[in-house]
Amino acid sequence: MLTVDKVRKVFGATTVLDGVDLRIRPGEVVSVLGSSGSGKSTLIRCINGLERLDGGRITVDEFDVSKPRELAEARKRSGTVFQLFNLYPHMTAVENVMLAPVEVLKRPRREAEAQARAILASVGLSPRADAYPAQLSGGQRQRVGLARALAMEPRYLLLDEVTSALDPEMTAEVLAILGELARGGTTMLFVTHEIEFARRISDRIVFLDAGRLLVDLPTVEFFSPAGGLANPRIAQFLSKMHKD
Ligand SMILES: Nc1ncnc2c1ncn2[C@@H]1O[C@H](COP(=O)(O)OP(=O)(O)OP(=O)(O)O)[C@@H](O)[C@H]1O
Repeated sequence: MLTVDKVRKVFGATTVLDGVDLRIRPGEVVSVLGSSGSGKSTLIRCINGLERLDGGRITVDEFDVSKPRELAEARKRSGTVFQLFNLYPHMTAVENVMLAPVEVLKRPRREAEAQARAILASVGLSPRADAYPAQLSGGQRQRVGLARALAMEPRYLLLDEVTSALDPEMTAEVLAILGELARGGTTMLFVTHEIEFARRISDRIVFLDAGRLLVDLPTVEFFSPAGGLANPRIAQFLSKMHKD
């Protein structure tokens, strides 16, 4: 289980996360919705140990991300894909994907390469496995980013607005793969502005508003008039997103 307990994060005078509680059980797909600036990316960065907590606790399985000795193990279990791909430009797609398994998991290179090629094939990139990032489209780069996270065989996949930098066609490519992963039982925490997609794939939706987690509801309830929509902040958010 991935557990976020009363987490607080402050930047200067602004409280960006204010007592956030969240549980993600193996096999669940949970989407995080909320307006721009509500703290969604900060939550992912806290889970990944990229931000120091100002209060509360985050554990990935039993590993506490605030304890330097446990962070590496927590990170191995929670693969993160960011909006920008952050691929190494001097390495090919397959080299990018096999890097962490070789360096962190100490896998033999040959084995890591075979696994990396298989994962790239599973995201439809076999023909581009030996291309450099500059030779790939945005959607292909993001699929390499996803393959790189999957190569570590994470128990939890954290996805931070992975399609925000992509045009609609490339977004569809990446969402199709995420949909397959969700159906295949991959555990995901999905920060997104793709509301209709979140609705299709998520078991639960949580809504962040100015750093507070307003609701954590099964997807059907979140979108029902008596459930999430009864909350004016959520109703306002959804009607704005549908207009945009
Ligand atoms: N390193 C930082 N230093 C200072 N303020 C920050 C920092 N990172 C984030 N913030 C602030 O924290 C708030 C939450 O930011 P965050 O990126 O988590 O929001 P978000 O919900 O992911 O937004 P978006 O949907 O636009 O990506 C914002 O007001 C942002 O300006």
